[in-house]
This record gives sequence, C-alpha cells and structure tokens, in this order.
Amino acid sequence: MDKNDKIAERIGDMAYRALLEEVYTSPKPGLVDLYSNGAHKDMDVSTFERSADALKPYFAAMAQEGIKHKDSPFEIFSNIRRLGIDAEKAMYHATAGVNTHKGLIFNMGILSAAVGACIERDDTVTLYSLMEMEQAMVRDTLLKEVHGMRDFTSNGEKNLQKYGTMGARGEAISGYQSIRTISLPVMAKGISEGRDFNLVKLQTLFALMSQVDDSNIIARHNLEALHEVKGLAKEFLSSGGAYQEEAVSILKRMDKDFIDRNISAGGCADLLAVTIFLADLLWDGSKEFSEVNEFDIKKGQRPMG
Ligand SMILES: CC(C)(COP(=O)(O)OP(=O)(O)OC[C@H]1O[C@@H](n2cnc3c(N)ncnc32)[C@H](O)[C@@H]1O)[C@@H](O)C(=O)NCCC(=O)NCCS
Ligand SMILES: Nc1ncnc2c1ncn2[C@@H]1O[C@H](COP(=O)(O)OP(=O)(O)OP(=O)(O)O)[C@@H](O)[C@H]1O
Repeated sequence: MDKNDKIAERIGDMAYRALLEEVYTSPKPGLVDLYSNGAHKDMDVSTFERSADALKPYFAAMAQEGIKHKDSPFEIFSNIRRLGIDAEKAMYHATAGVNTHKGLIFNMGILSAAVGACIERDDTVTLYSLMEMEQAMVRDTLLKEVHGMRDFTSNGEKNLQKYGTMGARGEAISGYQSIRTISLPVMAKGISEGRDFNLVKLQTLFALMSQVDDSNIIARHNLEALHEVKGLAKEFLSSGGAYQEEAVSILKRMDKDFIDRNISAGGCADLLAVTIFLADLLWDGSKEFSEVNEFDIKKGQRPMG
C-alpha cells in the first residue's frame, strides 16, 4: 500500500465512523437510532450498519479520485458521480432495496474527494481550502444541472419543480453553508465545553433542523410542515436544547409525535454526519476554541499524518 492509498483509506475510515456516529446518536425524533426506527418502517440501526460497511470502500475510492486529479476539480466531480452511482447500487444490495444513505453518498463523497485533493496539493487541509476545492469541483456543474433541469424524477427534483427548493444540490452549491455557519460552530463549542458527545450531536442536529430546508420533510409533506419542524426545533433550542435536564424525555416525546406524523429530517441527519467528519478532520482540540463562536479556519488547521 503506498502513501496515497493510506491517506485515501484513512479518509474512508473517517467517513465510515461519522456515518455510525450519526446513526448511534439517540434519541433523534423521527430518525433511525438506537432508541427507535423513527418514522421509518423499512430500516433500523443494523440496516444502517450494513449500508455503512458497504459504502466504506467507496469513500476511500472517492478520496483517491481527489488525490489523483487534484488539479482538475471538474474531472474529480464527474468521476465521483460515477462512483456514487455504483455506491448507491452497493447500498441497495446491502440493505435489500432500502435508501439508507443516498444523500450521504452525495455529500460525504464530494467532501471525501475534496479532502484527498487538498492534502495531495498542500499536505494539509483547512476548512477554507476544502470549501474552495469543493466549489471548484461542483458549483458550475450543479448550477447548470439545477437551472437546466427538464425531467423532475427524484424527490428532490420534484421539490425543485414544485417549490424551487434545491435540497442536497443547493447545500453543495452554497459550499455547505449550513455546516460552516450553523453546525460546526455548535459542535465545536459543545466539544470544547467538555459536554457529553451524544448531547453535543443532538444539539448540533437541532441547530440544523431549525434552519435547513430539508428536502425529505418537504417530499413527505410540504413547505408548511418544514416551517413547523423548524419552529419546533427553535423552541427546543431556546428552552435549553440538548443540554437541559429534561432533554432526553422531551426528545422521546417528540420522536413519538414525529412517528405519528411521518416526519423525518434525513437531510439534517446527513449534514450531522458530515459535521462529525469535518470536526474530526479539522479541529485540533485546542481549548482556545471554546472562545470562538464561528468555526475558526486557522485554528482548525491540522496536517494529516
Ligand atoms: C443530488 C442527489 C442527492 C439527488 O437526489 P435528489 O434529487 O433526491 O435530491 P434531494 O435534495 O432530495 O437529496 C437527496 C438526499 O439528500 C439529503 N438531503 C435532503 N435535504 C438536504 C439538504 N438541504 N442538504 C443536504 N442534504 C440534504 C437527504 O438524505 C435526501 O434524501 C444525488 O443522489 C444525485 O446526484 N443523483 C443523481 C445520480 C448520481 O449522480 N448519483 C451519485 C452522486 S455522488
Ligand atoms: N438516521 C437516519 N434515519 C433516517 N434517515 C436518515 C438517517 N441518516 C440519514 N438519513 C437520510 O435520509 C434519507 C432517507 O429518507 P427517506 O426514507 O425519507 O427518503 P426516501 O427513501 O427517498 O423517501 P420515502 O421513504 O418517503 O419513500 C437517506 O437518503 C439518508 O441519507
């Protein structure tokens, strides 16, 4: 195994661990976790574990594409989309036809490849260089795709036609704005305050749910339901969020309510997994980090060894 294989394997490993960290975060209202299957009848934690096992080599392969084509970001994206389609097939094979990680393949695939490209080019990766690379890889292609779309087939595409929302594509086009401005700062603050990591992940998920246009919620319902979920998440956060004493019992009640109403914030769950991946990759554990509200790019620097 040469140096590049090792780097790619390490990136794949970090992506894999982040998928598991996401699904083990409990209790997440409406989502699959260790407490319940949420508003999902066809999958449970073991379905997610099988899916994560199947996907691990694909994230490493996507990182390898980034390493190989660091100077042609456009080509990286076109190559990893082909790998992404194969990854989706492997996921459906591992889960007997259930969509556990489609959004995650897209989001984590893009960032795994971008990390590989940055490390090969600079020997290090920062939030800034990562998002610059990500933009060079995806922005033009996705903007053309969204504006030129004629066939509206998938859930996300139907949302685009009906409501103009851009879902996972929009998040990538924005340079993962929700992650940069919402979820990474919340996660970094929670970790640096030494809080229980499960609670930090729940707080991070709710910060996302309070603001992200989650295409899964829209596809199952409509924009009113999305607005309502954002409102419920804001209320939870302003009453003390995941760090209040009653948090877990409030979340269990909310889970029941979301199950009854078939609400699942799968897009936010994907963004939580990506946030865990990026925090693991970029944050150097410095205590000074607790002083900042915004994710600090310079302090976030950490060379990959
Ligand atoms: C762009 C993708 C995600 C298309 O999916 P779709 O049109 O259904 O879009 P949609 O916005 O609904 O997203 C799909 C999934 O992403 C997640 N998601 C939903 N909302 C968001 C959001 N706001 N931000 C991030 N992720 C989100 C959810 O898990 C959702 O199920 C992707 O699967 C794709 O490009 N498909 C075409 C085939 C392909 O190239 N596949 C390989 C991709 S590497
Ligand atoms: N812990 C989780 N629980 C449920 N969904 C999750 C979780 N983590 C991520 N997701 C995301 O949610 C998506 C699945 O949501 P959903 O089942 O609503 O979509 P669908 O299969 O497209 O639609 P439907 O089930 O309504 O036909 C996956 O693509 C996945 O990326």
